[in-house]
Amino acid sequence: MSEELTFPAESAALLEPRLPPKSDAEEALRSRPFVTLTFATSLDSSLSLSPGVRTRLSGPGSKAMTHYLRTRHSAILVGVSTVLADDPALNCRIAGTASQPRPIVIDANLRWTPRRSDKVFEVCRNSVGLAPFILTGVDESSLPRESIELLHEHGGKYIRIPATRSESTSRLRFDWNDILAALQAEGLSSVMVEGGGQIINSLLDPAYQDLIDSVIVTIAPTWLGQGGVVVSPDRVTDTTGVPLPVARLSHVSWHPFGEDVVLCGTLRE
Ligand SMILES: NC(=O)C1=CN([C@@H]2O[C@H](COP(=O)(O)OP(=O)(O)OC[C@H]3O[C@@H](n4cnc5c(N)ncnc54)[C@H](O)[C@@H]3O)[C@@H](O)[C@H]2O)C=CC1
Ligand SMILES: Nc1nc(O)c(N)c(N[C@@H]2O[C@H](COP(=O)(O)O)[C@@H](O)[C@H]2O)n1
Repeated sequence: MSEELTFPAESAALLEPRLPPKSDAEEALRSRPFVTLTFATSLDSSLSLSPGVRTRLSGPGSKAMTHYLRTRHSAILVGVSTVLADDPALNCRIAGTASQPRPIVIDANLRWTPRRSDKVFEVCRNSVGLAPFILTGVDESSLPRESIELLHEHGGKYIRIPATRSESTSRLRFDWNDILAALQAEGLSSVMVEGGGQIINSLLDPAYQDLIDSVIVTIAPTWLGQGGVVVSPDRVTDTTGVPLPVARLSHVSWHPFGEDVVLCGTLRE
């Protein structure tokens, strides 16, 4: 937990065109937060060896890059299964970091019971991270009192947003426009969406791709094998049922970081 990372200024300069604006004036013009989709993947498109298994993919250089991204966004968003699997700190551990991102946990159906010993609260008590905002679709009256108190004590909270119930799974789901509207209402002007697989696949749905401003992917030179948590959005077809590519990056650049390569691009023309 006490590890401190360094990220060279030359590398930061390479990433600058891919990042949210630094100027308050530019930020004020936006009607929704700047969205960066960023994750680390294996050569077979896996985020982890299996759901629930924390898996190291990034080497030291690309890991420092991810932590630099954390300090350049006002929020870092993950799905509840990532929190349950990884017990992540979701802070920036670059030496001398001035600002920490607000962790946002997508927990529509309230699967996570926050505990004082969770790393995200530990870093908060040590003043090296912020407490999470948990986005849920559950009624306020059903929220557990102890969890509300634990969150409040650390500066976090539950935020209820509109949700629809999936007919196939009967689980609550959010529209990404509502997620981003909730962040905007909290004054969070940028968010890096880190994972896991279901969150990324849901954001890559063609209905939401326009919401993504930047894509930054670390590719590690390893195959994790079948059974991993895979980034592979639902298939798209033409009117005759012929499959089409779901998305393609443009304005692409590749940057080696140690043994990894970092791919930057955008889903816009
Ligand atoms: N290599 C990397 O960069 C990263 C790896 N991971 C790994 O990913 C794995 C977890 O991924 P997953 O199992 O796919 O879980 P996940 O973290 O994507 O969370 C899944 C949950 O999110 C909910 N969800 C997804 N889209 C939603 C929407 N639009 N509205 C409401 N709820 C929504 C699902 O219903 C489900 O409950 C872990 O093993 C973790 O280690 C996670 C983040 C980054
Ligand atoms: N960039 C990156 N590389 C990897 O190899 C990873 N496993 C992840 N995982 C993401 O980072 C979270 C852990 O964060 P902390 O180090 O605990 O702050 C994990 O939950 C994933 O979201 N990312």
